[in-house]
Amino acid sequence: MAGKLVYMVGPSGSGKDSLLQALANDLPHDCVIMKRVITRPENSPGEVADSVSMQSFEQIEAQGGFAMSWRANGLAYGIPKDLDRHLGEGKTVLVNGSRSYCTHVSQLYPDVIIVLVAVRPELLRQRLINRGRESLQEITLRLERNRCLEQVLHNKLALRQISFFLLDNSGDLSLAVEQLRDKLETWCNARIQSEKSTFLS
Ligand SMILES: Nc1ncnc2c1ncn2[C@@H]1O[C@H](COP(=O)(O)OP(=O)(O)OP(=O)(O)O)[C@@H](O)[C@H]1O
Ligand SMILES: O=P(O)(O)OC[C@H]1O[C@H](OP(=O)(O)O)[C@H](O)[C@@H]1O
Repeated sequence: MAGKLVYMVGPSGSGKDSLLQALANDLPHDCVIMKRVITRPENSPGEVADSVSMQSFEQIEAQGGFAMSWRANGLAYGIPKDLDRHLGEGKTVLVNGSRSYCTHVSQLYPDVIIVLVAVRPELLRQRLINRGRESLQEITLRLERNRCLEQVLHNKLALRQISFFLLDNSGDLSLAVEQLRDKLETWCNARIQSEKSTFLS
């Protein structure tokens, strides 16, 4: 039984982690959220992740401990191999991902659903400042990275015909959470239906 990978991407500050944290309190049946391994100092505000040194990260990576890993914003990010076990068990698995890694993910997991979290540009900077995790200089670099990646990503997704769902998080967080939850229910049900028809045919 094969599950479904839901790969969440969007500019830094668009709210991927907030959406996942809110969903975690009321997760649809058979859905799992992957905890990331990041070379970010422990106790950084925001996302609960496993903090490791770059040396440990590279060791885990070399030993094949990650289902996927990428570098961005001066950090390294890894998704543990458990991802594949969850998918094998038929779960719908949510991953907080990177736009620069989308094409690679769609090659590794052809059925992936990409959720593209968007937020009005004028809100992004303020949200990053309010979060208070990065310095102003780092925030400027993240916004710059966003400008460069945005168009490239849209073109890549269209060109490779990768299906994606655009989720606007410019308004109240609870509205976007509700939309994402509804979509997850739809994807889970569609998967169960298709499994039933395969079984019956
Ligand atoms: N709908 C919303 N309204 C107001 N503030 C929000 C909303 N969604 C998220 N935020 C706030 O915006 C900031 C950035 O959100 P978050 O850390 O979830 O973004 P992210 O996409 O995970 O960013 P990164 O990729 O850098 O980890 C946080 O301080 C969060 O509390
Ligand atoms: O800009 P792109 O490639 O989409 O994303 C790069 C990475 O940066 C962000 O992480 P964080 O803000 O360091 O937690 C994203 O979650 C992603 O993993």
